[in-house]
Amino acid sequence: MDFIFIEALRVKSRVGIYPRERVAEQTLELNLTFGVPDAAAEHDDIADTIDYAQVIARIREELAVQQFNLIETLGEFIVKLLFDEFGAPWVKLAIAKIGVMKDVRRVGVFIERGRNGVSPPAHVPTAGLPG
Ligand SMILES: Nc1nc2c(c(=O)[nH]1)N=C([C@H](O)[C@@H](O)CO)CN2
Repeated sequence: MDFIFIEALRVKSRVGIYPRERVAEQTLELNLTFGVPDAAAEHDDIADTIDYAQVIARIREELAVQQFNLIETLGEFIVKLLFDEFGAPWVKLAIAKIGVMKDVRRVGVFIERGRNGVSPPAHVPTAGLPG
């Protein structure tokens, strides 16, 4: 399995447990890593892989219309989108709210899921960083 990463994707969303967070959009930062078949590298064909531009477009499209109380639920929604629409076998996702709490730069959630019991290899690189 190869991995695609999308680093520091800024998206607008209405997410939060307070009424004010449901009426005004806030900016979230997403870091996303997902598995893709090795075949894309062999055949040099976008049809053999997951198009990260389409993933970004679909996330933006959905978050513009969906509402969630919890970032955990929003994260599960994105994981399901990667599984159901793009057939990703494995997804790791971090979602952060920026500056929503006093004296806290970022607060968020990490989610890692394998579709139908798929496990990642022992070592998966952190998005955008070596090692
Ligand atoms: N585990 C969580 N705790 C909290 C969340 C959340 O999504 N998951 N959200 C909030 C508020 O919406 C916060 O972001 C605004 O101050 C608080 N706790």
